[in-house]
Amino acid sequence: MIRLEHVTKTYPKASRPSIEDATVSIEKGEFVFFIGPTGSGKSTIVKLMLREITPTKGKVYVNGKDITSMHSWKVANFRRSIGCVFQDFRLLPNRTAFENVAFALEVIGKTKSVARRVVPEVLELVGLGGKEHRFPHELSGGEQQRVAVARAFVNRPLILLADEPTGNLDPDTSIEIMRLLDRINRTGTTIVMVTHDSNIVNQMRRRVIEVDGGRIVRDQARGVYG
Ligand SMILES: Nc1ncnc2c1ncn2[C@@H]1O[C@H](COP(=O)(O)OP(=O)(O)OP(=O)(O)O)[C@@H](O)[C@H]1O
Repeated sequence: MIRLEHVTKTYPKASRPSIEDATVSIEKGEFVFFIGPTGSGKSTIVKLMLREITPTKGKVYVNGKDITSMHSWKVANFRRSIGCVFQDFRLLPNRTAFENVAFALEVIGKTKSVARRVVPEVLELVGLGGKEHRFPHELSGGEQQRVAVARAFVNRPLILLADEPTGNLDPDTSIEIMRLLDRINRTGTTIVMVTHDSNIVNQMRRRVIEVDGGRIVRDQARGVYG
C-alpha cells in the first residue's frame, strides 16, 4: 500500500538529511505508529507519503503508483484519495460540523444529495449525532477532532494519515479518538500515525517504527513505545 525505497530527504539549505536511506513497506489494512524524538524526521515521512515534498534520493510508492515521478497536475487528485488528520484539527471555523465534512465530498464532485445522505451517517459513526449544526468553536477539542476524523473518512480512503492526532487532547479524549481510528482500521483502512504518546502506543500494541536522527532504528510488530 505504501513503500519507501532508500529514501533520503535533504531540505534546501539544510546541512544534513532529515531522512536518510529509509526503506519501509506498509501493507493494506495495517496500523502503523511512527515514533521518535522531536526533529527525528517523522513529519517528513508523512509529507513524503502525501507528496507535499519529494525525496532527494529514492522512491515513494503509494497504492502501486510511483508518486515521486507523478505529474504535478495529478497531485491534488492523489492527495484527495488519502484521509488526513492533524494535531490542530484544521476545520473551517465558519462552517458547521456538517459543512466541514460535506466539503470533502464537494471537492471530489459529489452532489448535495449524496452529502445529505452520507454526512449524517459518518457523523453518527464518530459519535457526533445531533451535533451536525454546531460550529467548531461550539465543540470541545475531542469533538472537533472527531469532525476532522469524519471529514478524513467520509470518502472511504484506502489510507488515513494522522500526524499527532491526539497531541492537543487530554488522555481520556485521546483514548476515544484512538478507539475511533481502531474502528476505521477494522474496516480495512490502512492507518499511519505519528505520535509522542507512549500510553497510546503501549495500549494499542500495533506495529511501531522508530525514527531517530533521520534513520529508521526499529520496526517492530505489536510494539511498545520503548
Ligand atoms: N522545510 C524545512 N526546511 C529545512 N529543514 C526542515 C524543514 N522541515 C523540517 N526540517 C528539519 O528536518 C528535521 C526533521 O523534521 P520533522 O518535522 O520531520 O521532525 P519530527 O520528527 O516530525 O519532529 P516533531 O516531533 O518535533 O514534530 C528537523 O531537523 C527539522 O528542523
